[in-house]
Amino acid sequence: MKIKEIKLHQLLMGLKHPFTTSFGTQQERFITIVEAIDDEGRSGFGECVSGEDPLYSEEFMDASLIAMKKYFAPLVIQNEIAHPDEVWELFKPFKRNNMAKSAIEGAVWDLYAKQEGITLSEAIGGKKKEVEVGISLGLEDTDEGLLEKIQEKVEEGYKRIKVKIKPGRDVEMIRKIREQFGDIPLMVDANSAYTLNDMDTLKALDAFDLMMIEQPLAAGDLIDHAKLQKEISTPVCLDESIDSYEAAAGAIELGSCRIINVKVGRVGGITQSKKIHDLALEHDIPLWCGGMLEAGVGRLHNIAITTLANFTLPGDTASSSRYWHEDIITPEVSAKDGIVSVSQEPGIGAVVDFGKMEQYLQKTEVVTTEDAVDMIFYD
Ligand SMILES: O=C(O)CCC(=O)C1=CC=C[C@@H](O)[C@@H]1C(=O)O
Ligand SMILES: [Mg+2]
Repeated sequence: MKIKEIKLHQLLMGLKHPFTTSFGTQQERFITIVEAIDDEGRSGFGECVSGEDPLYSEEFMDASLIAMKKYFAPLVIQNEIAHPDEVWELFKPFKRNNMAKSAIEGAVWDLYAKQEGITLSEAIGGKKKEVEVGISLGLEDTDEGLLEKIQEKVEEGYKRIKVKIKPGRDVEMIRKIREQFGDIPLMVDANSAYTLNDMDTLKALDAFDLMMIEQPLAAGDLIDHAKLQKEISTPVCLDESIDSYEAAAGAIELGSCRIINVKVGRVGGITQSKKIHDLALEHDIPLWCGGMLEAGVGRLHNIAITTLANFTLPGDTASSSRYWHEDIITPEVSAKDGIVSVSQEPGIGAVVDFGKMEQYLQKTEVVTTEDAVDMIFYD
């Protein structure tokens, strides 16, 4: 595969509702859609999911844009690529910057699938033709406000409800949910808001038969999560701590978690996600695909990875309308009764609609062969 140029379409998309987690509230999403164009003019698309600020992880979009322009886009332009699995090897000398790497690699995967005339799911090795999805609800100002949101989403048929918790918005809030909704499939995501000093609170959550507690302790931690998992019956699910295949292997070895939330961007792309999938399968660790408030391109990549066999738990890839007044793809992602059908069109399976994208477009930067990686200070 010969990639002629890479375009970085930078979008500012207003969220339909503010999204609050333990580390803050956001009203809009700064998203970069990566377009890889081959010498026959075909386009493959990826999405950079870095945060606007380094609050979820150390990555943030301004830095990811520099990394994509300076290193990762020129590298895929300058090298003949026979299969997208080679891209990770190309990027290996450059440390971390996983979301930037994943965005470029994802565009190469989509382009490859389109060149082969197969779906991205088939290119990855996925078999499912539909996937179960849940929904992730941010913290509302009041518990009552959250209960209303849950009622709405339960009626829409989502296969599981994920709610954010933080100190002071946890045990009593979950108790109210259980009192109103009975034994619905329910999980919590703490986004690292607790420490082992909060053991009593974390143990109290065992009373509610939660599917899992996601990332209760520090991002990157494996040791304290292993200590915590020994003390509570609720399965620990790791998100921010699993930022590589090696971290997944370490977490499984240490018993830091019983479930892993795979986010393609966080782990460095589809190739690394597949490696983690196979390792987790070997060790009976079920997976689900988390979300990063993606636009349609990222949601379609998430659906493709979820078609792999060991993604056995409902993920966060809800309908496009969950976040966007108008998504940038046609057709949009649409969950019906918590089920999303996998498009059988080549690649990501939907058209990136530049007409719709226009309303959000801040700028497009183009990287071509002239943008050699000539600013590396080591030979
Ligand atoms: O994209 C979605 O629907 C899930 C959003 C979501 O829960 C998260 C997005 C980004 C970081 C976190 O706040 C949180 C997560 O940890 O999963
Ligand atoms: Mg999470």
